[in-house]
Amino acid sequence: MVTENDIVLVDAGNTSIKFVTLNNIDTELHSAYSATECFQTLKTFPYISCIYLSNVGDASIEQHFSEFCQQHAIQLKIIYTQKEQFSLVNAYSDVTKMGVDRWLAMLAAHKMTRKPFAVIDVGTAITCDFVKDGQHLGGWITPGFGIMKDALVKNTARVSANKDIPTRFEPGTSTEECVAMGCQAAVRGVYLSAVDYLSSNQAEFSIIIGGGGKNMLAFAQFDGSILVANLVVHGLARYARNDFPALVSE
Ligand SMILES: Nc1ncnc2c1ncn2[C@@H]1O[C@H](COP(=O)(O)OP(=O)(O)O)[C@@H](O)[C@H]1O
Ligand SMILES: CC(C)(COP(=O)(O)O)[C@@H](O)C(=O)NCCC(=O)O
Ligand SMILES: [K+]
Repeated sequence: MVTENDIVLVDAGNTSIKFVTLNNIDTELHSAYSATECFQTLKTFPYISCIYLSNVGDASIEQHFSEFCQQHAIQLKIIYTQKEQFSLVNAYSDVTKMGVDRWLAMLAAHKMTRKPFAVIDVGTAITCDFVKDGQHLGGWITPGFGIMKDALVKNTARVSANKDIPTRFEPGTSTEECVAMGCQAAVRGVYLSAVDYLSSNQAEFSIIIGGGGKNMLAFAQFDGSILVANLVVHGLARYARNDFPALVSE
């Protein structure tokens, strides 16, 4: 019999691989910087019957997982972006081009609200997708905080940056602070633009925010937005629960 702790959900992004067993999806995720590092941790799990993998990183990750699962007699389900699933319809005409993390974040958010919504995933890149009545309307892809800073430094002679993640938001008084605060302003701009777009079309809507950098949008909680840990993994959980309905009813 398959139980929730035998199922592992894996979200491979451009910065890190996040993974967790289905019974622990609301706890802190494990994180690894390579498939090999991820496998070292997975080998310490008592028993794995099935791995659900979503990958927007290098295609070799899928190959590594396929080999690992073959060696350890684990069933591997790689999830790809679909045109339609769980009453959600994708707006892309070529869905193979859409990062599966966006699709999974939408599926997770779609389960959380009946209102029109924007789902914002703050990772290496920041994505924002809009959904109304189960129809994806389209979205935005924006450089993430780190990429923005790198691009500034690379394309200018006198701008330098540091690695600090800002814990406040105000005008900076040194080059490094101006860069950090300015890039933070741009990240906030994605949220504010989503509010602007949604509010011009409907009175009621939800904004759901996830990803490793979601705390940069923590201020949005005061406006009623919802910060969710592990959005992509929650999307994967929908596939797992659909395949194994006896585990938990959906
Ligand atoms: N505490 C933090 N505050 C703000 N941004 C962060 C924080 N930690 C990570 N980030 C940002 O989130 C990104 C990593 O998030 P993650 O969701 O793991 O990305 P990915 O899914 O692309 O691998 C980093 O590139 C960094 O820009
Ligand atoms: C936009 C992304 C890079 C975001 O990835 P992440 O920041 O989570 O690593 C990823 O969803 C992707 O590679 N998308 C492909 C292009 C598209 O979605 O249209
Ligand atoms: K992202």
